Amino acid sequence: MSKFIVRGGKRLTGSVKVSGAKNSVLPIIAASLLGENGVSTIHDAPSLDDVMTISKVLESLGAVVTYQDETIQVNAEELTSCEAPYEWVSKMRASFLVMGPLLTRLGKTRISLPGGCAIGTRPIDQHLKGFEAMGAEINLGQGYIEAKCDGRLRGAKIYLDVASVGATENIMMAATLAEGTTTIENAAKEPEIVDLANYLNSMGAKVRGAGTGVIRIEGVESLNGTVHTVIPDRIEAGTYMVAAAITGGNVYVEGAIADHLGPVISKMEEMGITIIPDENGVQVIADKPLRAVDLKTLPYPGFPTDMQAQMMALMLASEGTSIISETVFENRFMHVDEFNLMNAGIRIEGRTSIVTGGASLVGAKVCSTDLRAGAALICAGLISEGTTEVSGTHHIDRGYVHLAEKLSGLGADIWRLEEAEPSQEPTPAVEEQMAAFSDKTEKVNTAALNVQPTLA
Ligand SMILES: CC(=O)N[C@H]1[C@@H](OP(=O)(O)OP(=O)(O)OC[C@H]2O[C@@H](n3ccc(=O)[nH]c3=O)[C@H](O)[C@@H]2O)O[C@H](CO)[C@@H](O)[C@@H]1O
Ligand SMILES: C=C(OP(=O)(O)O)C(=O)O
Repeated sequence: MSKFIVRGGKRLTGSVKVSGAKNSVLPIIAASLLGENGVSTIHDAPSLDDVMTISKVLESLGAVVTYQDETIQVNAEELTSCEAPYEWVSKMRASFLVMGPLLTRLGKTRISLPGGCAIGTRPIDQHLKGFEAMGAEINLGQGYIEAKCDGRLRGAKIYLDVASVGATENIMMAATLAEGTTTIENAAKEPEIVDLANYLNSMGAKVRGAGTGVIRIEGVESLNGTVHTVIPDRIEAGTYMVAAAITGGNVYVEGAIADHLGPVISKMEEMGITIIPDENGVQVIADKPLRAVDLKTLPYPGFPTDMQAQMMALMLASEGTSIISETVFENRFMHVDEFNLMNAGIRIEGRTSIVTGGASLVGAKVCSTDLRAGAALICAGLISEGTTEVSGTHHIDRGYVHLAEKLSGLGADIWRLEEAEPSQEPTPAVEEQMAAFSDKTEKVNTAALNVQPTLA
């Protein structure tokens, strides 16, 4: 079992580099299944467990996937299966994004139902509604969804009842090889949708309007491999911005794209934090007491649900009472109980959390209940008295490349413990691991510290 150990009290300074976006690279790797001719090369693919999982899905379908130095290559010329098995889909919901590409390219697919997860039930009705509108016949049974179509899918007008990121992506990919034009109305507008559309277009697709609420896709006969660089991860960037601000720090977040972080920057400015964007990143300066704010999570360009837990940590360090309304996922306050173990005193009322700032946080043994909860607990640990142990590292490994090394590069007292029975006080073995981490901090993004996925 592994844990992150954080000792609070260090002010963060310096510069940290953001990796490629998890939520871009996953659909982009899935879209590579559409490339009938040639190899796709994807740069800035972050070394995350989720990237390994989607690569395994592609391999199980007959694609050849290689990963080296943050570049993924996918050869999907010869696919040997149309079935995405439970083993991989159950590990990561985004595996379901292979459905659109497989259905449109092979005319049939069988995919394990993704199920819910800690943050909510997460249905897939909008994905299926889109495929059905395009002429697919869908059958459910024994935990699998089977979809097939006679010949090619047909272009259709599809109105999404919710602006779902995954449904927009899945339908957009399916429409690239459909006969005629598909229009997605009430489409999701996230930057990752635009990145996927750019990738598809460089493969030869005709996608227009990505980033707006109406996306039009004119189907083409076939798509080719291409070369693409994934956009920087706005949620990882936002997490380091919070980590810097919570410690009263001064940090440059290299790679952060201010345009993608509009609502996060606005809320942080409202709290009294200075954010100076430039063309390569953003400087975060927290040199004043933080003020309470209220926020509501919404689809892009609203405030991202994936930053809600981290902002809750920041609110704990502010003066006054903040209120968070979570409108995207119905169960995304699992981290509140964990924060309260650290003396946070947060109350939940339905889909609202009431966060009273100014409490003295104390280190505790807490569990990362989902990916962002883990990052948020680490942020809280940075200002807690004593030592915080964050277990459930497998969640954090889904979305953060070398989190401990990046934070310790900014001066945080954090390390990853791979022992079965860690103790609160560093033992000689722990001191050795800490020393090893400091050595490797210089080489962030290159060291393989037990978290690097190994792709076959
Ligand atoms: C891999 C990836 O990109 N994950 C992101 C993606 O997840 P994901 O694509 O799963 O999230 P969606 O945008 O689909 O979900 C948003 C809301 O729509 C609902 N819904 C969704 C689909 C559907 O068919 N029916 C339905 O009711 C969901 O239950 C949820 O309440 O967007 C979320 C919302 O920004 C982020 O938190 C995730 O990090
Ligand atoms: C909820 C998240 O991801 P996923 O949709 O992959 O579970 C996230 O990135 O915070």
